[in-house]
Amino acid sequence: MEVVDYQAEDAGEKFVASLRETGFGVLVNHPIKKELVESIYSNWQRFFSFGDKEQYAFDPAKQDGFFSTDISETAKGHQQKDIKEYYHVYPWGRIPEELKTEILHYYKLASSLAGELLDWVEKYSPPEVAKLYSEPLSNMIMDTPNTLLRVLHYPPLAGNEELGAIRAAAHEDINLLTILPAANEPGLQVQLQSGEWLDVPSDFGNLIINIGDMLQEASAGYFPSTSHRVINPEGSDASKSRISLPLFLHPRSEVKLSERHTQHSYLMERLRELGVV
Ligand SMILES: O=C(O)CCC(=O)C(=O)O
Ligand SMILES: [Fe+2]
Repeated sequence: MEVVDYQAEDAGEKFVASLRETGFGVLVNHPIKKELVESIYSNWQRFFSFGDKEQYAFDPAKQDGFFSTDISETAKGHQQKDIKEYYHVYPWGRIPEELKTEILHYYKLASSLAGELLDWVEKYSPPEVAKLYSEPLSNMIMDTPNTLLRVLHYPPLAGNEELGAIRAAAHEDINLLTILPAANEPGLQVQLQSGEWLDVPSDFGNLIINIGDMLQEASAGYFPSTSHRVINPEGSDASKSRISLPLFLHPRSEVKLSERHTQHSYLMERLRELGVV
């Protein structure tokens, strides 16, 4: 997968071509500083290791807060739970006081970059696809309360994990677009059309963007929401934690994705399939 220089003349065109081909695009030289990401990883690592996580146990109705390894997701079509714990950050939700300023700064920064990337997607959509969008794509996420920042912690492997369980089983994202700074450890893979799994270029500092089901729906399948997963580390790497920070961009609830679906109706259908609601 080719890495795209955000500052290059033809960045938009190259980036969107990559999204069309693989569902993924990888940017370097982008506006999100790696020092900021590094600081977030180390501050949240402290929270996951020593924080009073149960005090922030997730609210089932609102879905903000901490999700432990015991209640972690099981990907669609899989039996074993993923080996991960995570925290759902929403600007309107509960956030540990000492982590709040930094993480909300990141949320804003990444959301605004997402608007620009959606403008690229729109600009390089063929006219027959662009005319399907019910409003400009970057408009769909403006002032949305639905965008979710997930701070993920994959704990070191203890050796007693359920047979077949991995850090994140193969899945597609439900949302419009996902923005994911490279994690502090490898493991992220994307599935090609041939079925083969490919490592996503994950040098620290890279920014990984992938298409979610809602953009696939809005583009009538032109942009593919591709399967990806996080595999388990082996050997001495098994004792290392992994932290990652996907921002799941969601349109406002009433936004029309297609003739069949608004953001809200689409999300409900998908959550029902997952057995979450
Ligand atoms: O941890 C990662 O690198 C990817 C996580 C992911 O795909 C997800 O949470 O949807
Ligand atoms: Fe994902």
